Amino acid sequence: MPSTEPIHLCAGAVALGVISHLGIFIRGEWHMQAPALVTVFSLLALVIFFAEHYYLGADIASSLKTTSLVASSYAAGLFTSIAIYRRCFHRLRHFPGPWAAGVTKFWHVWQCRTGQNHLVMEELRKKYGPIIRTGPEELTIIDPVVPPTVDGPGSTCTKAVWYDFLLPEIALNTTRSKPAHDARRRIWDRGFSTKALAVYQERVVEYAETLATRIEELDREDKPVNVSDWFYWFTFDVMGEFAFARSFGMLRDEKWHSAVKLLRKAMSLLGPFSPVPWLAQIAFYITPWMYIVKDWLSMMQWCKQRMGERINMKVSKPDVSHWLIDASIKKGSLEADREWLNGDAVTIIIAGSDTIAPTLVFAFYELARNPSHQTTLLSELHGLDIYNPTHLLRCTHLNALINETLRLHPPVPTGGYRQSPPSGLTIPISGDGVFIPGNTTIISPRYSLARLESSYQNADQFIPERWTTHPEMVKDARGFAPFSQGRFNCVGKALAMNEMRFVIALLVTKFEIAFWDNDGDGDKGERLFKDLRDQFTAAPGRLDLRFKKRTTTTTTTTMTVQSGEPE
Ligand code: HEM
Repeated sequence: MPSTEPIHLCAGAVALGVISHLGIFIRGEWHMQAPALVTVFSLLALVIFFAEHYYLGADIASSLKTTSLVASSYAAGLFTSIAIYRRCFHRLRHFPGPWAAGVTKFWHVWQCRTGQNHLVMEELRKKYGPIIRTGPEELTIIDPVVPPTVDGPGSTCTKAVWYDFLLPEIALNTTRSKPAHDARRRIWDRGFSTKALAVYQERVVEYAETLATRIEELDREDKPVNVSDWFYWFTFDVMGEFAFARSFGMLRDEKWHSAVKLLRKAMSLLGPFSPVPWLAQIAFYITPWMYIVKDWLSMMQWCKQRMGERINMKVSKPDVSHWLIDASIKKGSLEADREWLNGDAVTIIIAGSDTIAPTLVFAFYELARNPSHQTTLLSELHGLDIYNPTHLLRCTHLNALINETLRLHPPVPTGGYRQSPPSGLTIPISGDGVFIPGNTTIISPRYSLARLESSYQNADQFIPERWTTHPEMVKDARGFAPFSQGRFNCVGKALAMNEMRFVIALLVTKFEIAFWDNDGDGDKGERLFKDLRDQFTAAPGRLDLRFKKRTTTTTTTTMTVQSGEPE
C-alpha cells in the first residue's frame, strides 16, 4: 500500500534537484566534497526507504520503488539543470568544441579511454582551431603565447583542480596554495644548488656506468635492449637513491621492483581519469579496496615506510631528501612535516624518473633512426672529458638533440593545467585579445604546440639543427617550455639535463645504436608510438635496440664531477 503519491514526490525531487544546482552547486568547487555528497545522497535515500517502509507501512518492493524514483528524479533535475546551464548560459558557451564536452568531463574520459590524450588534443586542434572548449569549465588553447602568459612573470594564474587529484597526499608539485608552494619551494631549491648537484652527479655516473656494463653484456649475448625497460630501471634506481638513499635494484635484478610496478599501474589511472579528479576522491575515500586504488594506497604506504627509515638514516653524501629532512629538523617540525616529506619523496621518484626515462627512450629512438646524429655527436665529443658536466654543457649538438627530443616527444605531453584568476584574463591569441573568463581551467598541450607549423618549419620532423645552425626553422619559440617556467617551473631541470647529457654521451661513445631488426622488416619504433600513453607523463611502448660495442673510444674519461648548469 503506497502511502504517498509518487508523481508528487517525483516532481518535488526534480524541483529540489534544480534548486540545489541553482542555489548551491552552481558556485565554487565541489570536487573535494564529492565523497561527502555521495555519502549524504546515499543516506537520504536510506532515510526515504525506511520512512516509506516502517513509518508509512509500505511493503519492501514499493518502498524500494519509491526510493529509486525519488532518487532518480532528484538526479534528473540536478543533472538536467547542470547540462542546460553549461550549454546555454555558461560563461564559456561561446567557445567552439565538441557539444558533449561542454556538458560533462565524462566525454573526455571516454575520449581518453586508451590513454592517448595527446592524440585527442591533436584531432581537436585540426577540427576546431586554436581554442577549444574541452570541458564545461575548461579551455584547451594551442598557441605559443599561452605558456608565458599563464606561467611567466607576473602571471595571476594558479594550479587547476586537477592538482587535487591525489589529496590527501600533499607535495610541492600538487599544492594549489601559492604561499604554501613558495615556502616549500624555498626548501627544495636548497637541494638543487651547484654543490648539491655535484654530489648527485657522482651517483648518476655510478648508475650510468652500471647501465653501460649491463648493455655491454646484452651485446655480448647478442640480445636486444628494450630501452623502455632499461632507461626506466636506470632512472628509478637513481631516484630511489635520491629519495630514500637506496636504489630499487632494478638494473641489478633486470626486472621491475614491485613498488615501482604498483606506482606505474596507479599512474596509468591518470590517463583516462585525469579529467575527473572528483572521481578519484570518491575512489580514495569510499572504495579504497578497489583494485587499482588499493595498489596506489599500498605504494604510498611503502613510500611512507621508506621515508620513515630514511629519516633515521645517516647518509655520507647528501641526497635530495637530506635537504628536505634537514629543513624540518632545523625548524623542529619533523613530525608535523611528515605528510610533506612522504608526498615529496613520491614526487622525487615520479618527477625524476617518469620524465628523464621517456626522454632517453625517444632520444635513442631518433639516434637509431638517423645514425648521422651519432656521427655528429662522436666528433663533437672527441677528446672531451665526458665526466665533466661543464664540458658536456658546451656540446651544441648534444644539447640540440635533447631540446629537439623534448620538443617533438615531450615527456609531459598535455599536463600542466592552470586556472585563470577569478577576474579572468586576456590572452593575445593570433594577434587578437581573447578574454578568458575567471576560474577557467587552461590547458596548453606541449605535444600540439610542438606541431604548429606557424612556430616551427617542418614541425613534425626531428631536426636538432633548428636549435643550432638553422635558427630560421624556429619561427616562434615561446611555446617551447619543456620544463615549464615561472613559479611552478621544474626544480630538477639542471639535474635532468646533466643526467641526460651524460647518459647519451656515455652510450654513444661506447656503442653504435640501431634498431634491433635494422635490416629486416621488424619493429622500428612502431610499438613505441602505438603503445605510447599520456598519463600526465609520457609512457612509451616497447623499443628494442641493438647496442654494438664500438672498437675505438674517442673521449677522455677523468672523474672530475661538477655541476653543468649555472645555478
Ligand atoms: C626530462 C626531465 C624533466 C622534465 C621534462 C620535467 C618537466 C617538468 C614540468 C613540465 C614541470 C611542471 C609541471 C606542472 O606544471 O605541473 C615540472 C615540475 C617539477 N619537476 Fe620536473 N621535469 C624533469 C625532471 C625532473 C627531475 C629530475 C626532478 C627531480 C626530482 C623534477 C622535479 C620536479 C618538481 C619537484 C616539480 C614541481 C616544481 C614546483 O611546482 O615548484 N623534475 N617538471
